[in-house]
Amino acid sequence: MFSISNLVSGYGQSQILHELNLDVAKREIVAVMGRNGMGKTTLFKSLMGVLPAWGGQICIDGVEVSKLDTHQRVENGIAYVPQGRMIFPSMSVLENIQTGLPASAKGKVPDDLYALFPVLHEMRGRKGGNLSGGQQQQLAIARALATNPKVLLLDEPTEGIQPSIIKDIARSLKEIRNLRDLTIIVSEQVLSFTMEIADRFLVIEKGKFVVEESRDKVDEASISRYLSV
Ligand SMILES: Nc1ncnc2c1ncn2[C@@H]1O[C@H](COP(=O)(O)OP(=O)(O)OP(=O)(O)O)[C@@H](O)[C@H]1O
Repeated sequence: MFSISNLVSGYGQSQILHELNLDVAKREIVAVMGRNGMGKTTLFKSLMGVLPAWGGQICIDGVEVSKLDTHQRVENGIAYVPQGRMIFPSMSVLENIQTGLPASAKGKVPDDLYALFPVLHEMRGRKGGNLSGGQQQQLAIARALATNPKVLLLDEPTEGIQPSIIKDIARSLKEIRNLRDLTIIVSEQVLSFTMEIADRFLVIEKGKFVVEESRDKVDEASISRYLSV
């Protein structure tokens, strides 16, 4: 469904991603785990076209998107929840979600989005900056889902969020996958969170995938060793 082949990218002269390959099935949730600085954000920025790839291919449902601009990639079905959430603090919750809607929606937020995150409906008139960290994360996910993606990329969604809310986010993501047949790639350092949701685990080290294990064979101890400093 979503495939990356020989993806190479970096900044200036420094190569960060080294020929990454990954195939993700429809409805599959894949966790990309790794310590700070290993290349998770660089991978997502390259997939979105925020950072140009130096080489390789990215395909969504058989359509090659690696030469397209970011907005064209979004039209082809990929959406991104960046690290730090990046919601617009002085815009209302409703306006934040509307920034993700296609023009054809005429500003109307689909009911299923509010059904997934009822708190966003209650708070739709509030400024995004006044929400808690967990609510902002839900808002960032809702804004990404407003584009009606096939593939959702989430960069460290649990960062700075309370453990009780992390469980809610895990539950919502599984529900969204089931409701929308969504493919999800999530980067994380928190193994307890990805153990709740992921079907497959990859570890990234210095821009290369060094471990790949499916849910039924996952060795938590060995993945933890890669995550500890
Ligand atoms: N704008 C930039 N210019 C130059 N080098 C960068 C830039 N952004 C990141 N890097 C370098 O690229 C490497 C990978 O960084 P990246 O942000 O992808 O890591 P990460 O795994 O997402 O970690 P984190 O959790 O800290 O975001 C690091 O060595 C980092 O220093």
